[in-house]
Amino acid sequence: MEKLIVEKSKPLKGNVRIGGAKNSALPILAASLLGTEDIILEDVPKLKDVEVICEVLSSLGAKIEFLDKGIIKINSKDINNYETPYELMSKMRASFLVMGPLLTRIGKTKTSLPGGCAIGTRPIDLHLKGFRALGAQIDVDHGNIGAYAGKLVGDRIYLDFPSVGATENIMMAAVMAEGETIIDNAAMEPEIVDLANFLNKLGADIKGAGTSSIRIKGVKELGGCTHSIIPDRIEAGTYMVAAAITKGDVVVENVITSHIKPIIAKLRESGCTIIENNDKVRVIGTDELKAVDIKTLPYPGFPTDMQAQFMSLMSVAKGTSVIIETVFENRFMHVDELKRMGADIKIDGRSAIIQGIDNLMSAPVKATDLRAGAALILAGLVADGVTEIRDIYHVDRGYEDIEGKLIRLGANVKRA
Ligand SMILES: CC(=O)N[C@H]1[C@@H](OP(=O)(O)OP(=O)(O)OC[C@H]2O[C@@H](n3ccc(=O)[nH]c3=O)[C@H](O)[C@@H]2O)O[C@H](CO)[C@@H](O)[C@@H]1O
Ligand SMILES: C=C(OP(=O)(O)O)C(=O)O
Repeated sequence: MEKLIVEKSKPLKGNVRIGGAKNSALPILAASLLGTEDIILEDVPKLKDVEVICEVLSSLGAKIEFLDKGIIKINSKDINNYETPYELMSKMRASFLVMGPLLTRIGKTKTSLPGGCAIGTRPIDLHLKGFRALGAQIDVDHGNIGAYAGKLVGDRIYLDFPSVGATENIMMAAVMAEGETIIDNAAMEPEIVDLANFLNKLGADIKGAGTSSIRIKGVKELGGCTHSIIPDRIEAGTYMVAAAITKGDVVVENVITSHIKPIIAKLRESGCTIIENNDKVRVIGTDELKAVDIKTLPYPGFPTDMQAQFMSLMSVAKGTSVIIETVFENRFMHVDELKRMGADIKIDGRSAIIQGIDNLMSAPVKATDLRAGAALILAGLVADGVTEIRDIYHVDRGYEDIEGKLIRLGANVKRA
């Protein structure tokens, strides 16, 4: 199993380009099952998760070609399968996103139930509530879940929580349902807007994506298009924190600054200087890093996917900060690992109380999930000594060439 070896590094300096968003690429690749003509996707990040969803699409009969760096051509005209095998489902939860497209395109879909993961139990009740409202019959047996529908008919669906995945899956199922579907209390993440824009380019009729009420008018068929994936706001935020924690000076390129407002705001509050310039953001660290409180929330609130990275930052800030995790019930697996590096953190229910210290120290640690791994890399950049991070494959799910990008900014990082 590969490890990442991170040595205490000098302040990071230079420019780093952000790739396409994992959380846009995955639903958009799943939605490519809906088109009957060629689809060209640009700025697709080279990630383990993208590889897995492409395997899922191929197993369903879609034709996939990797044309050039970041460019994928998909043709789903002849999809001939509706079952996603357990092996692929168990590699990645987001494989579940093919259910909505298959249900509306061929009227049936079957997969194994996605399990929980290190960050929580992650139920799918809201996805199923949406499918049922559209007229699907849901069968669960022996760990498998099937959805079947002779015909889907639009309905008004209220989500008890603005779930990103449920909004996406229901939106994809509704695009070819008869009549109008309204999703209330929908998730408003930029990745939902990207998916809706993509679907509309294929010929769908979706309005209101990015607000809490999305209206989808069913159409008979979807075609093809060319679409560029939006930049990854979480990858951007991670490099911004890398600049802040090393007291560096880094220009993060290819960002949509309106998508990273909470990250910019919290870094400013902590004393960093942030200069926004079109699609670039420059982060200049400070010698007087201040503790800030954070509460994770659905978009436009502070993203849960940046919580662990900020916890590393707060571990070396001056003062006490409180981080409240409201989106996932168990997203504090990185805390024990950060404590092994000397961090002073206490957990009280959904809150973490962090007392900043002057210096972290290196220790052998383990990436328990994707963002936990990113947080440990950040901590390793400023910890005295050499930090070994095991199970780094989690990080490869969501960061393209993380060591290359960090090395080009001056970090001492290598894979072993
Ligand atoms: C591939 C992808 O885009 N992943 C992102 C997506 O995950 P994902 O789509 O899985 O996250 P959700 O927004 O669905 O989950 C948020 C909360 O809702 C709960 N829930 C969700 C669905 C459901 O049917 N029932 C239910 O109770 C979850 O357990 C969780 O507590 O949004 C999360 C929240 O921004 C991010 O952390 C993930 O990076
Ligand atoms: C939790 C994440 O992703 P996923 O939903 O794919 O597990 C993440 O990107 O931080």
